[in-house]
Amino acid sequence: MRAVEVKNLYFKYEKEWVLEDINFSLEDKEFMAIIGPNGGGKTTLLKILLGFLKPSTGEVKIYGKPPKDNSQIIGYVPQHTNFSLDIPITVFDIVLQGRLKKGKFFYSKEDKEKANEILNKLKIYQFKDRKIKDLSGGQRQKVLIARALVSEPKIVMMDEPTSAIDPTGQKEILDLIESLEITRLVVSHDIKILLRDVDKIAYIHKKAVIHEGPKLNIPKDKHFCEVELIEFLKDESCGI
Ligand SMILES: Nc1ncnc2c1ncn2[C@@H]1O[C@H](COP(=O)(O)OP(=O)(O)OP(=O)(O)O)[C@@H](O)[C@H]1O
Repeated sequence: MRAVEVKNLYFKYEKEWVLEDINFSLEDKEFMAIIGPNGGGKTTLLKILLGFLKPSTGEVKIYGKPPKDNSQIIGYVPQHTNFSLDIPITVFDIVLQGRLKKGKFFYSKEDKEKANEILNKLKIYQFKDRKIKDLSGGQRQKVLIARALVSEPKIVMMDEPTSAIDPTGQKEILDLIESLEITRLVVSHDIKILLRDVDKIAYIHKKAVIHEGPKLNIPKDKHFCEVELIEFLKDESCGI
């Protein structure tokens, strides 16, 4: 069974199409980078894959089911933190939120063990009792990733996980994403993601151009050369 299957997807909020005829699929444990210009529809696509928005037409399946019916196997790292930094909430509390399910009002011993495990794995255990506001941008981002992973999802979707982080922090986050042995879809403006071990790249600008290969090299397709974000590829690869 495919991890992700998108067929003839169209979407509009109002009159204009935001996404047009998007088609792609991902196998289990594949890593897809989603890039493209501002307003191109990346976040919208992610919201559809998460089941937050319904396609206008077309089909989206996550491990064989509509996203809404499979939300328990999807982890999500939002673009912006959805909690106020003024709330004195600790790192451990935020990570535990990832274990909440419908109709569940308390955390079990297993939930707490899993939270400790993931904090260790992401090397942020030492911040467990710290308030989220007292962390750096990169550390905070790792906490959001930990919250997404603590439920042991089969697939994780991330919206700009390296934005507003310094280069060292960005490298750490990308190393971490690369090392995860689950299906990954990562929206990014960070060109360095293209130099990572991605299986597929989707360039989204209303329509999608998909690049794939057993071991992907920097794409030479003209669509990628047009992306202002990857200007340097013009010299490196596109020969412009
Ligand atoms: N709730 C909404 N209602 C109406 N239009 C919307 C809504 N959300 C987004 N849009 C529009 O849909 C288009 C795609 O937006 P989207 O946020 O998906 O792009 P994006 O590629 O993620 O952009 P960015 O790189 O700037 O984050 C834009 O033109 C945006 O203005």
